[in-house]
Amino acid sequence: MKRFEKIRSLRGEITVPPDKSVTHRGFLLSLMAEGVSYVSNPLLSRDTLSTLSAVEMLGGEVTKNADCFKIKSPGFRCFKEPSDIIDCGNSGTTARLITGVLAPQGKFFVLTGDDSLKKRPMDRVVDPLSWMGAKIYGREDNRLLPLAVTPARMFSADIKAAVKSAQVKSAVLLAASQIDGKSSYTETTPTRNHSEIMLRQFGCDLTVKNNIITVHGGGKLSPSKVRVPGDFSSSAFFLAAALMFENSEILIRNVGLNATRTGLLDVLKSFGVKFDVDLKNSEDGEPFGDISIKSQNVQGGKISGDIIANVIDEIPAIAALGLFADKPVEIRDAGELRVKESDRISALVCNLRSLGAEVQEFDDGLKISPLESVNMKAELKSFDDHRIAMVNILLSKRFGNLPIDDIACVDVSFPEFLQNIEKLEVTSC
Ligand SMILES: O=C(O)C1=C[C@@H](OP(=O)(O)O)[C@@H](O)[C@H](O)C1
Ligand SMILES: C=C(OP(=O)(O)O)C(=O)O
Repeated sequence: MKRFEKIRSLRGEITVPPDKSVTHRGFLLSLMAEGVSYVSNPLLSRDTLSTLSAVEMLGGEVTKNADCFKIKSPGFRCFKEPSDIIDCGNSGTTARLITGVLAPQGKFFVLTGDDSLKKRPMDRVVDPLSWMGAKIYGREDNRLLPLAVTPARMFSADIKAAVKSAQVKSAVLLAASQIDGKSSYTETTPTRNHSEIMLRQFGCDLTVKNNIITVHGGGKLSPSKVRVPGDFSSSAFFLAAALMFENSEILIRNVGLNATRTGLLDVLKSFGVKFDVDLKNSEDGEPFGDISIKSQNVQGGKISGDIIANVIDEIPAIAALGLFADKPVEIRDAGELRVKESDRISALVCNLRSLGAEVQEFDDGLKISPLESVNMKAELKSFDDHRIAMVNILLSKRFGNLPIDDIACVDVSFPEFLQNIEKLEVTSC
């Protein structure tokens, strides 16, 4: 059990860790392009290290310098067929994107993951890749890891999104970029577009018109230099903290501000919250800048529809804000939360109810009423899920000494989370 002393305020400035999604893609695109690419300021967390180790198994030569990784690769026509399984650990992004990268290779690969990942659906990538000719087999009718990706002749195709998922879109685009001919992917709801940005940066002929992404595949990718901005999803815990701890003032520096990721800022605005954004770079690649926020009232409200895909990883932090809002916070159309590292809807319902809040659970979300009085006997559970653990740490520090069963899993996306919080802590008024 882990407990934390009560903290009054969080004040000062921080730099959040580098973006997890961009780091995964930087490592994978560097493997796909023949020659030497560089990924500077990569995130080194459990998830991204799973991708990096897969890159090495597949023939990428990685030279790790302080802040810049050099990756030399024979390119996507010449991947090594590893003699062992590729372990994607806890990382859905690794498993799903790599399936797309490997399906057109004409070689044999086996992918697996940890106990959590082995329960998460993989048919969402197996199905569209199979429509493009891939031959991929897995447990439970090709739904679950381990997956065997076997030699197949793939062809270009027009795929329509069946799930609102950037991982599925990316798996299809990464495969399509290797297959001769014109493929397209049509989204019903926009999802994070890091793969589109980076594929273009590596020389892929990719265009986006409205909700249709078109790839003319089969050409060589050119090596490139990727600079990873701060992770907006990690910054969400600090944006929420500023609103949970009285008299707080936090400046978050150099965080990614790609509009397909920053829906939380729109949600906060709709809850009546004010903050400042200083956009520093929006020219090419990924935009980034600084965000500053102070303690203030949170009105609360309902979020649903298209915004959900944009804020999917921020929902644990948004749900926790429901405890401190003037009126309930209701989150709907978020059934995807049930297939993350844990079932995040039931994890949040369990913890917020244990604190004494009135919480309604729906198949596709939850509604949290403002907390009237906290149950100091509450025990918080992390369900081996990094984002649930980070919310629990904030709640334990906010109310003081509430026990949490485990917090080790924060290393999946934010290994230095505690140290970053501690830098900002003010214990007295
Ligand atoms: O593409 C990505 O990097 C990610 C996409 C999202 O998953 P889905 O595509 O399953 O929504 C997100 O939850 C995950 O943390 C990272
Ligand atoms: C869902 C997440 O990641 P992944 O799907 O890559 O495991 C996350 O980081 O919240």
